[in-house]
Amino acid sequence: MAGGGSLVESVPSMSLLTISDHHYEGGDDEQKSIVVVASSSAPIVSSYNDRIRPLLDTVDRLRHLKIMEEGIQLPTIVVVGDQSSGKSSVLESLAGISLPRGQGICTRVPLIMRLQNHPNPNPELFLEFAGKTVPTDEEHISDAISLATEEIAGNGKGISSNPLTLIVKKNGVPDLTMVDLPGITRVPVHGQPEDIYEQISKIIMEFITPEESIILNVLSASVDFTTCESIRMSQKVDKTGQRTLAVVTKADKSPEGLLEKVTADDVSIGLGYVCVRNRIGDESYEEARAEEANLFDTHCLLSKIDKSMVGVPVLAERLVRIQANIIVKCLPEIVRKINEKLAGNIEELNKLPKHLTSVGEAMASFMHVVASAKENLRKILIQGEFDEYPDAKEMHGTARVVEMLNKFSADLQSAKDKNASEKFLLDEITVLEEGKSIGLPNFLPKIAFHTLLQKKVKAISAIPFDFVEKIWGFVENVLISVLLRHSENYPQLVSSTKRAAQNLIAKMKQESVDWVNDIVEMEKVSDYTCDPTYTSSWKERMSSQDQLLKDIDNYRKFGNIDVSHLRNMKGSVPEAFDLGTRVNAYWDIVLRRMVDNMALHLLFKIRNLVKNDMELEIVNEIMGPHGNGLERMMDESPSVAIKRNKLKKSISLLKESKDVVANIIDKISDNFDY
Ligand SMILES: Nc1nc2c(ncn2[C@@H]2O[C@H](COP(=O)(O)OP(=O)(O)OP(=O)(O)O)[C@@H](O)[C@H]2O)c(=O)[nH]1
Repeated sequence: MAGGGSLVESVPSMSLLTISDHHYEGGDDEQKSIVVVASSSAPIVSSYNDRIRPLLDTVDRLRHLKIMEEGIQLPTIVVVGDQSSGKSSVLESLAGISLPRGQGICTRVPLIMRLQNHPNPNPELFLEFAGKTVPTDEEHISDAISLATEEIAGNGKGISSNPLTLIVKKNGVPDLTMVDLPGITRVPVHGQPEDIYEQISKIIMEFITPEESIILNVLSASVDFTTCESIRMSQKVDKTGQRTLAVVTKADKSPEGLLEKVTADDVSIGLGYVCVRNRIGDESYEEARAEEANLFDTHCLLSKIDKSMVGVPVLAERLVRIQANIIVKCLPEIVRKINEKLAGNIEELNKLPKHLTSVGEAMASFMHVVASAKENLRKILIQGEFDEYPDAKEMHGTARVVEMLNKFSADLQSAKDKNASEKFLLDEITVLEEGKSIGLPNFLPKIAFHTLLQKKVKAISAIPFDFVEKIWGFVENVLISVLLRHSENYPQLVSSTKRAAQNLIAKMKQESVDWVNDIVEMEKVSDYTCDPTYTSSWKERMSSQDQLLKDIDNYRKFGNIDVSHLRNMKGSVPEAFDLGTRVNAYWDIVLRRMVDNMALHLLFKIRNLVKNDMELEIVNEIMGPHGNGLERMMDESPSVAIKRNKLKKSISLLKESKDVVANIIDKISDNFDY
């Protein structure tokens, strides 16, 4: 290992954490937050461990559980920078360990680095990746990271978004978790893939886009900051720079104009700049820190930069403080999101169909499907309740049936016999002429009445057939829609239930057509009513007969009817008027009877369909030669199985996460007066 020093000696001045109502730098002004107050002698650990460590541990454990895969973002310090800007060197300086460094791309996978202060003088280092934990030590860490990177991203120069976690438990390191990302380069070098820029940008954007991320932008002092790719990228997601902190490396190499660059802040860095000088060559860490301190104290240009903006210890202090603030700020929301997601997933899982393992279970589920569809149809088609389909008007069964029935009645009333004469009483006079026979006067020939009645019935006879066609079409749509909804979890049932519904409706329609046929024929061949309105209506109409005769004599209209053509046939008028009046009085009754009977017929049929026929038809279909049988219900559809497994996994992860954060909110409020 190159250098065994740590920050413990160099950071006593950064360490005591106290909590106050301080405003979060660059963050929410109203935010109550944690402030690291510089103390001349306090050790890094004492207060910090008590207060922040549990929070950071919580976040780290959530990260380890991969809660981010559930779409819940964690507060994260993300290290970005152009290739070879010195990202790994900065992390090395913070951790006091040696990471792969050099020209060209070294960091090829996201490296989650967890630094944990640790009382034991012997450091403990682990790498976690691909589900395994590999212990290592300071001497071999660089090689171990290279090997792990090769395992994750391959031997070449390719990159991967699968992270590698490095845990460094070491006395004196600041408690920090950071993610180091591959450096950005526009031009592929040393066998890098052609689309390296796109690949790296995608990973970087994924990490820096969430509002919960703090962007640690590593800039080399030797470049013009405005040309840095990493600045361009961070500005895309953090325009004002309120969550961006800049670390300027290689201050020793390019001291000229550095003070001006960090003071001018041309690239809007909201959280400020810290200039550092990292370890060079084989220097030890003690040497590197001493060289750095000396550089910023004595260099003619660099010494002019404010001391709050220089050196790795200052950087460590700033990061610890920012990390504490962002965690305190984000945790309550994380807890809320975990609870919300967990409740949502449990609800979704409960809604999934049970995985059926026996014919008995399949039978029970089948019966449940039929029973619930039946209940649903009863509400829609019989009771007129539509609470389950408040906005789907086409499912408000009774209302639509009544609407169609009213239309049916109106159509009957307005139907006209195309063959009937336009002229008043002419048809009546004609049939009376043809129905003449030798007999007593004043007897209306029955044949005349029947001829007129039959003509009228014939004129409307297509309407009831159209109506039953329409009404059963509507019931079919409702039926299929309800059945599909209730069997949606059992795709094996869908085709059988649909077929059963179609067969059943076809049967119902045929029965209705036969019935309509009968009633139309009945009306044609016989005339009867016990309804007294027939007589009263006939009498009332007949009372205007004298007026009709007077109007004919006086060349006047009868009401607004032209009767001039009747002058030459006046002798036939009384009998024709009587006949017409009887036919019209009776016709009102016929139409009313047709609508009433149709309504009763349909209600009866629909009721039977919902109560008995549907169930029987579906059972016959499932068990019949073309049915799939109940056994098929036990084959769970692959999509349901995948969904179930995914939900189960997610629920267990969220439950574990919930346990992890269970007490932390109390701690936040107890300790931080949040
Ligand atoms: N003189 C000097 N050299 C530095 C400093 N910081 C980094 N370097 C050197 O710059 C080179 C690149 O540094 P790295 O830390 O590997 O850069 P990186 O950004 O992690 O590189 P990639 O991950 O490959 O993009 C190395 O040779 C470092 O030794 C510094 O402050 N001063």
